[in-house]
Amino acid sequence: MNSYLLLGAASLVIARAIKFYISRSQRPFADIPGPVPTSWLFGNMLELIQHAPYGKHEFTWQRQYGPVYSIKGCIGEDRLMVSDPTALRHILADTGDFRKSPQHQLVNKSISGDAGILYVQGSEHRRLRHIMLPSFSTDALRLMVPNLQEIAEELRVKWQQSLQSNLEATGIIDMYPEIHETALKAVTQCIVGYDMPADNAYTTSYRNIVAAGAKRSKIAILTHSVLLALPNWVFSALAYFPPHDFATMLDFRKMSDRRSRVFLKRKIEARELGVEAGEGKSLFDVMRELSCANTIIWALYELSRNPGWQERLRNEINAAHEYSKAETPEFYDRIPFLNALIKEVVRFYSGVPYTERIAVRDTILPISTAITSRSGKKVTEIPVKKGQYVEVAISSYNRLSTIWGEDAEQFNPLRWFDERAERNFNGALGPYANLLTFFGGPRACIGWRFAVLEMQIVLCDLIRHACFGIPESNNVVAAHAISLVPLQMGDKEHIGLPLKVSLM
Ligand code: HEM
Repeated sequence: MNSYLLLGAASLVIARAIKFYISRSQRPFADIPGPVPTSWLFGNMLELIQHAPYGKHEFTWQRQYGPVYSIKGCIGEDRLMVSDPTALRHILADTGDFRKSPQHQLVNKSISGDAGILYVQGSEHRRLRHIMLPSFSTDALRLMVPNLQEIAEELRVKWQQSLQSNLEATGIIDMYPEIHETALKAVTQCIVGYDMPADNAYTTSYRNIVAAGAKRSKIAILTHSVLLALPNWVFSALAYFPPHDFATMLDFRKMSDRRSRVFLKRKIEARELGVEAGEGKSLFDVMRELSCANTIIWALYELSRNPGWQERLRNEINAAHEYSKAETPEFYDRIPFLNALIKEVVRFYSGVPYTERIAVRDTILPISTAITSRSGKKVTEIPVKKGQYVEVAISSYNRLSTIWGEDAEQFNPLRWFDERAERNFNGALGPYANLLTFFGGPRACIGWRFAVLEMQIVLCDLIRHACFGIPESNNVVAAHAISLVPLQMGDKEHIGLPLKVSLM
């Protein structure tokens, strides 16, 4: 009996392996030019994901091959890397041709459950968005201004105390943990209505999952690729015997489910939304804090490198305070350099550098800039077969010279005062400044206005009261670890951004 079982299991594994091999040996994008893979096992994925600074290879490929090119995934898989606006519009549209990849969905489900907005599709997704959107309306944001100001002030007062008590004799403070704590407070207090940093168990669970996500080892990259070839029972078994990273996800999911249920019940009572308690749990993904915090961190970094811009911003903030009270989102919207800086940081340091989608049926991808195929044909549309992957190259789109100008690969907030910036809004892809950082289409980020308001308020408070500079030992680059994080290079690489801080 046992030998029959064994034989059956072995046949299943072999059948799946053959199916997997056949699917990988098809070369759907063979005629589309792209970089030569460095290995069969990893394709181009290590250069895309692991390399620091982020984008060293990706932006070179874009320069070389244009806004649509083929890359190799793991184990011989063909993928398309897409930053062409017309092709992106097709991928992001609500046509049902493309969806989040099953691997992506598995992570979403493990972290936020199968009822969370990141996971659900179709009419259930539209229903959840409808429920959530009022929390991000202009009126709702207006009410959050005092709370966000308080959170920003708390951070500044904390620095004041530690600098005065000589604990930080060097005046150097690592922005990374400090700004993340602030952003976590902002998202959880203002949006979720729950003070997460005050809850140690929850915060520890959250920190663990962020740390797990930051380590994209070769094994993790490979596993992501072969996940689909594994039978469902392997996943079911994983829930009982979870490897470390999976256990971390499940632990966080349990924690946030508990908190979300309480939160949702309150919301339902308050708004009589007509959904059952427990339904739609894990509505909010506190991990959005990551991108917000990192964007503020990169803004401080760029201001530290450019004392002239920092001075200009401080003068504009002080002038704004002389004329009116900082009580509304409009107060912050009227500070020109602040908003140019935020747009440029959002453009240049996209919190989510790229994301993957899978074709759910055969489709044709139109492109705005014709490419020449390997066989010498002019190509203006690319057939994509059901099951094929495309990478939505968010960072690459944000650096297209056809949209952002010849200096698109340089950080320059002054571009937003240029008339070209106005032109770029025709047929905008994303909800904010035609940038793709907050994605686009029906799955565009619903928290983008909140994120911008938070950046405006935190940056205004900090720049008004403190001066930032780069320490001599600075050696920081942007690295991809869930979001775009500052990585200190050297003998011991670590995530962090120490800056010289002097209070005024
Ligand atoms: C700088 C900060 C942020 C960035 C760069 C960012 C970026 C993104 C991106 C790229 C997506 C699409 C992901 C995908 O479908 O693959 C997304 C979706 C989403 N974001 Fe944001 N986000 C930020 C802040 C926030 C905040 C503060 C919140 C809420 C508190 C939030 C809530 C959401 C939600 C709920 C979705 C899912 C929308 C849906 O599937 O319909 N985000 N965000």
